[in-house]
Amino acid sequence: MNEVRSSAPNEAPVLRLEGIKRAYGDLIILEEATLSIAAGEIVGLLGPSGSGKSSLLHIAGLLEAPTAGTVLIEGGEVSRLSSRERTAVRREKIGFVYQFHHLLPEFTARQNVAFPLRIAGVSPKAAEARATDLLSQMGLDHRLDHQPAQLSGGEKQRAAIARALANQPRLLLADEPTGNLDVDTSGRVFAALLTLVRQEGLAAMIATHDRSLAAQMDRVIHIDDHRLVETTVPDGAALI
Ligand SMILES: Nc1ncnc2c1ncn2[C@@H]1O[C@H](COP(=O)(O)OP(=O)(O)OP(=O)(O)O)[C@@H](O)[C@H]1O
Repeated sequence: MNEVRSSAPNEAPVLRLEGIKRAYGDLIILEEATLSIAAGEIVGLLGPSGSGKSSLLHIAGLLEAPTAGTVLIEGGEVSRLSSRERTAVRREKIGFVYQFHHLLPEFTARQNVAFPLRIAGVSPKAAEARATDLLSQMGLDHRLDHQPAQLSGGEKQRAAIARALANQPRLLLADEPTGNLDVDTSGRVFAALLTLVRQEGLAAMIATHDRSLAAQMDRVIHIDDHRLVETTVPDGAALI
């Protein structure tokens, strides 16, 4: 199956990938990757190490250009925009969470979350208020003025998730966001992430190696032999 459909076909999906190919020279990573994700849908992305999960997320997040194919965000084609225009779309509409938090060490948690808002021209007061709200929702109201070095691994990832959502993006892309955490912490941070993403009504694509996390998402897609294959996930059941 080459087409992985959105469950809300009447609306322009937040993210649409059409016929994406990614190759490095002769090495083909992704082929004929077609996928739609609607607002409010959380899609899990599974696949063995090296199968192309990060590549797909980077293409969807406009960090890398596909070798062929088209990327549409909210119905608008973005794959052929200039690099400056792509950066503008990314800042306005896309939040990214990585396995490593990438927080600025000299800033507090609140300043880190407020930072993308300040860059976007939001006033210091409004940026701080949004940062405080997001950090509270991520269970960090007691860590607002701590620097990353004073936070646990799970707290750092919570702050990184809050920062990714600061600009009210339409699309959240996450590359193994709890991959560096122990199982219990990972489960708790992941639950907080899903709650916030659902509350904000975002489209999300989250790469994970953890099938129990994948089972909590609305749809799960495998990268299998360079192509996308959708897998049905009954609650808590083992995937293929
Ligand atoms: N710049 C590059 N040049 C050549 N090959 C690359 C480059 N970047 C990635 N690759 C290759 O592309 C393939 C897919 O990499 P990618 O990081 O997307 O996989 P992944 O599924 O995210 O893996 P993991 O689960 O280990 O993070 C790998 O074989 C990798 O070696």
